Amino acid sequence: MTDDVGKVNVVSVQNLHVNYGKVHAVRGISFEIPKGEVFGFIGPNGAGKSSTIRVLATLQKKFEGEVKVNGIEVRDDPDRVREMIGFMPDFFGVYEDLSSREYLHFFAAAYRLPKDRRESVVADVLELTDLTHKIDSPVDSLSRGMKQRLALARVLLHDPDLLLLDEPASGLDPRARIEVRELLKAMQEMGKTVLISSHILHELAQLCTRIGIIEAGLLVAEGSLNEIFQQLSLKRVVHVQVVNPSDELVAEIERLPGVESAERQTDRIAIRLREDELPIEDLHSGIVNLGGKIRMFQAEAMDMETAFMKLTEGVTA
Ligand SMILES: Nc1ncnc2c1ncn2[C@@H]1O[C@H](COP(=O)(O)OP(=O)(O)OP(=O)(O)O)[C@@H](O)[C@H]1O
Repeated sequence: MTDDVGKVNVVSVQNLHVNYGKVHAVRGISFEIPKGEVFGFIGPNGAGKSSTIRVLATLQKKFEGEVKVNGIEVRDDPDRVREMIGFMPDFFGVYEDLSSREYLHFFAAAYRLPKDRRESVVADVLELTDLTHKIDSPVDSLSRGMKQRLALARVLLHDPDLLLLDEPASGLDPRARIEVRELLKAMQEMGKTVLISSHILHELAQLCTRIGIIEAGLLVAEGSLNEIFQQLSLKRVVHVQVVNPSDELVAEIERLPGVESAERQTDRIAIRLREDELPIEDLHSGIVNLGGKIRMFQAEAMDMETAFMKLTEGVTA
């Protein structure tokens, strides 16, 4: 139940398959989420994200493989698993005429929270999601971003260890997305473990500690963002300024294994690097070993959209 650095795995999925008749929606995926991590589950529409999340949420009864939450088999004890998870589906539903207060009280009762605690728990989760001022507003009058926050407030009512959030940021405007991002940061600080899905990579990139990319029911890459870029052998451009650069030095840098090109520009050398062959830090020491006195060394940000395009074109699948 623990990973190699001794952290407890809150989620463990081994060789999961989900079939709907002839549709083989999930085709044998495995991953683990250690406690306190925010795991981004990314893939295009129809890739199998919701199916996987529904299994973890104990809602999908027919599946093959081993799926555990806090070490408990979802199949064996769905009731106990349900107590440990907060599931936010990718649709909100319609709650005509209910106010935020009534909506949360309804779910607090469904979670069987003791009656005398409900008032204060509802107040807490509304404060956490910054909706205290909307306590008496009808749910249907809230903006989309507020509805998402209310849905998050709902899944926090019973203080679960694991949050399963299916596309919480889809359809939100940029400001509302930032709010969701801030909220998730707060969840992480509270020690929650989070699985969050999206079909947009950059929506999750800054937020997640680990990422799994799913396509056509298969996990095509998994790890930290850096590890994924290495797995994809994407090229990274590193800008370097050295004192008195000579053509000879530039040519020698270009000959380093893992360097695809080194181009002299007005005030710098732009180096295209295959990171899986030559990690950035080794490029640095490589240049020092060649006698270069480095004044500035800056790697360009990861080109995430390229990564996602590459994956969803099926190149690595
Ligand atoms: N109840 C169902 N019956 C039949 N096929 C289904 C059912 N639910 C999902 N599927 C199919 O299984 C595949 C995976 O769907 P799933 O919803 O898991 O993907 P997803 O990655 O969550 O996509 P989205 O972002 O569109 O929700 C799709 O081809 C979908 O049409």
